[in-house]
Amino acid sequence: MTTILRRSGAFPRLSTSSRNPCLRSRLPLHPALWNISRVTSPQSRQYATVNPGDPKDPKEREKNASSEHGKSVARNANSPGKPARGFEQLYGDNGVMSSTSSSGKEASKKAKLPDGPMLTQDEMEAVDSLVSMCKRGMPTEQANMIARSFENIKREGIPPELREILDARKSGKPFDIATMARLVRVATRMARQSAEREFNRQQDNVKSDASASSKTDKQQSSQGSQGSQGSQGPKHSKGFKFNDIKLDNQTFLLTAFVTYMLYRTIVPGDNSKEITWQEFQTTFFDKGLVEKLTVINRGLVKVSLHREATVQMYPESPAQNANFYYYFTIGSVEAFERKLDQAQQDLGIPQSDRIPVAYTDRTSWYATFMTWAPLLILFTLPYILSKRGGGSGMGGSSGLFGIGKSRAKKFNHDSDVKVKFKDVAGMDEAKAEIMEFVSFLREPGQYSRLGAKIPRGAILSGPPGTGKTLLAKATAGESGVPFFSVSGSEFVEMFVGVGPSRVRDLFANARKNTPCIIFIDEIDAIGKKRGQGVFGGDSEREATLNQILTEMDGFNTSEQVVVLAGTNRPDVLDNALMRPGRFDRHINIDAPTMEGRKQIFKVHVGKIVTDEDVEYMTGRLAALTPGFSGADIANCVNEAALTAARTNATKVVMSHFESAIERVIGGLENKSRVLNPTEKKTVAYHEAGHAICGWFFKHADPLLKVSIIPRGKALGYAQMLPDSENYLLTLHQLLDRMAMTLGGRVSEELHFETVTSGASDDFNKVTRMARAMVTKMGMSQKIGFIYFEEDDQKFNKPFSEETARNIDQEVRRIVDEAYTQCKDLLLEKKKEVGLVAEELLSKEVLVRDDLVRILGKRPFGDNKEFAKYFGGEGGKSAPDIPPGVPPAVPPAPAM
Ligand SMILES: Nc1ncnc2c1ncn2[C@@H]1O[C@H](COP(=O)(O)OP(=O)(O)OP(=O)(O)O)[C@@H](O)[C@H]1O
Repeated sequence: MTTILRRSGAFPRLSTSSRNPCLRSRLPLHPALWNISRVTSPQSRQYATVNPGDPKDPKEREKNASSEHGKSVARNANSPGKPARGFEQLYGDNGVMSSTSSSGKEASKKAKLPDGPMLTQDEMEAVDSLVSMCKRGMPTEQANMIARSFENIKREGIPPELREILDARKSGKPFDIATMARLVRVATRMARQSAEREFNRQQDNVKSDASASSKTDKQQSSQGSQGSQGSQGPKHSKGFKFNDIKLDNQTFLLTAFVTYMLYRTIVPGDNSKEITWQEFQTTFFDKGLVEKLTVINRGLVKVSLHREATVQMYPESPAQNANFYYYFTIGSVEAFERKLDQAQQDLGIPQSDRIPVAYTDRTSWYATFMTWAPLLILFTLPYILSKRGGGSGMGGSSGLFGIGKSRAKKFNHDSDVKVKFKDVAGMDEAKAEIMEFVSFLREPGQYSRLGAKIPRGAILSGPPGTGKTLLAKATAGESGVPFFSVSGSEFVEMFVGVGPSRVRDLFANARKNTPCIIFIDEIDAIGKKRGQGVFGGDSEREATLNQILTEMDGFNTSEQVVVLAGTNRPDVLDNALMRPGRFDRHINIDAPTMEGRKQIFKVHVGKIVTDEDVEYMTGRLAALTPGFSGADIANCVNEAALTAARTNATKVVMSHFESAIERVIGGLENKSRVLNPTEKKTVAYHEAGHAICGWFFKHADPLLKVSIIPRGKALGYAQMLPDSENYLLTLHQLLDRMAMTLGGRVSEELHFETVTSGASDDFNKVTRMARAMVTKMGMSQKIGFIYFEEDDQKFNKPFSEETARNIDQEVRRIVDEAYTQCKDLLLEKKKEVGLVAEELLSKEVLVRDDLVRILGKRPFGDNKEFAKYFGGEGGKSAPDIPPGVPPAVPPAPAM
């Protein structure tokens, strides 16, 4: 009654729903209520299985609890009752207050289990729910394995160490990082033991299967068959090894996670709960349950309760866990103190019995982390970086952050190097040359026996994309040895000394993996002639080169390390690199010949779906692609397949290839570039001029196609097909070629009032051709047979002013002659130019058959290959524009 009279000032502010239960809880203990709680106790005990007399007998506990309860009641002049409505969550799930002692309940749950590390009933249930949770969304096999593991845990208990952790946690010991680490260790051990058990179980199965099969075998042998199968025992009879279970990071994390979940399920993770001041006051403070208050960081108050009394009053409350506490937040310490004073005064608590209040400042984890983070980063980042640097190379760390490690990629001959000589088409001489390395790597004894020195290495030189890397890979593939591939530029770094260090590392690794091949691509990045830089050379690059020279010298004859290097610029390489004893062999790989291209097409066409006559098709494609490298051809074939896929074709046909070739040569069709009618007419007459020259000059290259569809940078083009098997150009061929190149401008002059800028690229070509004739080919009587080096970087020209003047005059004379030759022809064929131009304007693209129809047969024969594939006997006409695909494009002069 006293409590009602001295209710707190805040009480009227509570809502009716929360006020009523509060009022009820302040009623004096009703005997009927007390009886109810006395009845529930035996009800709960009927499930207990502890024998009478057992120290854990709930009766004993109940007695103790009753005496505690009595004490508490006497002290608080209060009674346990139903929790206040609205505050049920403070007590537990059901909110029903029971006088059953929690310790008695504990005992009843543990009662049927032996002492030691067995799980309590609660824990078992927690494990069951955890297992069913884990099994969700997990592959059946893993889920079963986890279930089996937990069955074992339930049957055999948990390790004492884990029990210790759980008990410590229950008794209020905080959960710190050390505990977590211990927990993970225990979990890992459990996982291992579980895996061992699983392994043994499987072994038993295998054995029983084997004995069953041996019985069957015996039966079979008794029937006359003397098969040897029965003698074969189980092959997995070797003992369990830790490696047999895959304790990879994933397993480890999974185990840690599951254990942590188990832990959190058994020991509820929330060890604190926020309450309001009102809840604090009515539920704990007014009932005298508060032992101490601690103000933390001037903003939060931790409520320490008289635990036994609280448990007595609210048996389902989480406060029974020793480390659990309630807390509430405060606006200011002063306001809190005032409120607390007032509340204590209201209850008439004398000064001497007032609740002690402590003050403390705690640093939060976050704040601690933020304080230490910079230091952590400072110390751990270099470590991580050094690990990463080390990992990128070939294992192990070297120097600061592993920066001095070689970046060479190692290809294993079993798994990675699948390229063989059959994949490298053409270049038979290069293959024959390099075969020697293969046989050396396969049978070194054959060489050393005869006292022959093993070749150290070979430089593969040639234009880009001609298959140098491919050949080196094929060498590794054929010899079946590891292959270290690195690019010259990967040795170059901004730090001094890194290049040589990487070279050392590369060769050291190679020596560990003998026999092997090192391939240094683009070796000119580090192998340029020394002392040629603007300021006397690049010392870091030269140091790297010196290191390569030293390492190659350092091989002894028994070390089977072959060094291959690729470059597009063999002329700039240092002589020391090229001398015998280092790169012994110089293998030049040129752009493929007609036959080479055909072979390369065959290799790549084999990988796509087509039912064309491969022999004819590859020949025609090879004729269409003079000057193409292997890489260009591979690209063309791929482009053809893409074009076929774009048009939903079921297989790749000739027209796809031809449009792909045009695309590779001239770039994409420029649909957005729309010419006005006058421009279009100019382009048509310009291209018609080229076409007429190509048709009527005896030494001009055969004409394949004329087009006025813009593509790439060109507004139109006339596609000639030079004979790729011709390695020499005669004076007549050069002059005809120049005259044909000027055909566009001359045609413009003859058919329009003015000329355009469209012929500028033609003039560039003609001038370069004429200059080369004068300064390099000895085709000018005035200059004579002198070769003048052309080097833009040289400030002084290697000839006198007078010679310079003479060269200019001679160049002009040759260009003028070509112009006159062209103008004479086009004046004569003015009508034909008009015919071709008008047809071009209407059709936009003219192929060879169209030109034959307009101009009649070409008066001069075409070269053999051209005649075979593009006209003449047995040949097909020039390619038509495939439906839906942009028409062809050319290497020829821009308009
Ligand atoms: N002879 C060939 N036979 C088959 N395919 C080839 C041939 N030559 C080149 N190729 C194709 O071209 C691609 C590029 O070749 P590779 O990388 O060997 O050229 P590279 O000469 O090393 O070029 P770079 O000088 O630019 O390094 C190869 O992957 C291959 O598909």
